[in-house]
This record gives sequence, C-alpha cells and structure tokens, in this order.
Amino acid sequence: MTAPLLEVKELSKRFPAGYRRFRKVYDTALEPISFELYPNETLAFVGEAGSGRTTLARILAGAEDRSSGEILLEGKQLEMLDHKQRCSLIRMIFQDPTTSLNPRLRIRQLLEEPLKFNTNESKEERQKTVNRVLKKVGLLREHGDFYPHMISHGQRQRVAIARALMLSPKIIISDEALSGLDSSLRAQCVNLLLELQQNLGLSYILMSHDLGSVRHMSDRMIVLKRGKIVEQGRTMEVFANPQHDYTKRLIDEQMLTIERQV
Ligand SMILES: Nc1ncnc2c1ncn2[C@@H]1O[C@H](COP(=O)(O)OP(=O)(O)OP(=O)(O)O)[C@@H](O)[C@H]1O
Repeated sequence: MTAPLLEVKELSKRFPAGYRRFRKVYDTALEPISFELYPNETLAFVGEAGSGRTTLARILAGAEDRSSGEILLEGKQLEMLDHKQRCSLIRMIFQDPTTSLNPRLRIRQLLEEPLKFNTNESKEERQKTVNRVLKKVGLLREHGDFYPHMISHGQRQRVAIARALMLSPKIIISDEALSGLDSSLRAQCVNLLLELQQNLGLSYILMSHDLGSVRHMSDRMIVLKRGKIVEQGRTMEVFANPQHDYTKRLIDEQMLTIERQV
C-alpha cells in the first residue's frame, strides 16, 4: 500500500483569548484532528467561516505553531525539516494574489525569490526555471518583466500558483485561492490545477467554501464545524449521501446559490 505523503495526528490549536478571574482562557480553533494525504490526491476541507481551515493551512505550511499533535511529511516530523526541505515538500497559495505578491517586484523577481535556497544554481539556470514555470501556468516569458499591477487578476493568481511551484513541491495547499475569481476565471484555474496535478503528480489540500470546486476537484473531503471533524469520506459519496445535518445544510446552501446564479 502507498505510504501517505502527509500524516496529521491529533492536531489541535488554541488561541489565547485573554483572562477570566485571573486565569488565562483560550479559544479552540481546532479540536484534535487526524487525517492523511496520499500522493496525487486532492483532499478538501469544507465548513462555515471560522471552522478552522485557515488555521490548519497555516500550521501545515509552518506559519503557525500548533498546540498539540504531530505532523509527518514523508514520514519525517515537520520540525525536523529545515525551511528549504519544508518548502520543497509543501507550499501554499493564498486567496488574494493582489496582497500576497509584493507590488515592488517584477513577476520574474517574485518567481526567483523561492529559488534563493538553491545557492549552487547560476543566474541563467534560475531564469530558465522561471521561464519554464511561466509556461506551465499559461503565462508568457514577457509577463516576467511586468509588475503585478500590470497584469489581470486571473494572471496574478497564475503567478501565485507559479510561485508555489518554483521549488517543485509535492503538496500545494490552497487557502480559498479560487474564491476571489469570477466563475469563468475560477473554472480556468481549476483546470490549470488539475492539469498541473496530472503532469507533475501533485497532491492538493483545498480549503474552500466553494463546494462546486470541491466537488469537481477533490477525491476526499473533510467537513469541519468549529474546529471539529463532523464528517469525512470520498467526495462523491459525501455529496450523494451526506450523513451529518451540518453537511446537508452546507450542500443545500450551495445548491441554492447555484440556482440563484442561473
Ligand atoms: N490569530 C488568532 N487569534 C485568535 N483567534 C484566532 C486567530 N486566528 C484564528 N482565530 C480563531 O480561530 C477560529 C478559526 O478561524 P479560521 O480563520 O481558521 O477559520 P476559517 O475556517 O478559515 O474561516 P474563514 O474562512 O472565515 O477565514 C475562529 O474562531 C477565529 O476567530
């Protein structure tokens, strides 16, 4: 049987929420949760606002500490990996490329930035990698010379995807990366991500409230409610036969939104 790329065991997160009667109190963002991600798989986390998806994404990307639990990447403890090793295994794409891309850097510089870890690579080699990745995400070599404000929103999201790909990671976490896009751009980005998955053998973790994309892209889904897993399973099975009332409500609400758009 294939070994998991990522194993999360009893992971929890509490944020300090001040003092009550001189005792420190905490808000629980994630109850102890466990799951695995396998090569070439897409796992989606769905839930209402505040269900803990961003917190989980940030912990997995190493941007936030956890309160308890274990994270294993290819069998190695997350904290045993240095920054470069971690970035070449797992990278994140954020919701808004307008704020996540430094406006003072040209696209080429933004894409070269993650490559600074490869100190033995020459300038020419780095340029070649940048051009190759630009092509992979459907951008032209010339786009490399532009600043983020000179390209469209959809193209900026492609740059954000390209940036995540620079160190050839095995896992990409998308934290609502498709949410700010209109439906046609979202469809283009979904297709791009699926194409990249096929060509590069990537695994995805999708944090999303857009059940349409979740249904289209993910193999398995986990439903989070206030930091707790209430349901999980193969995406098609959960959609066809949701077990939990909360999941049923999320699916019904999504159907209503689609009907209103038609
Ligand atoms: N830095 C923080 N300090 C205190 N509480 C936080 C912090 N970050 C998140 N939380 C709390 O943790 C809970 C989960 O938030 P999180 O942002 O992970 O949810 P989410 O599912 O991503 O929702 P959204 O889609 O609205 O961002 C919320 O109750 C939130 O208020």
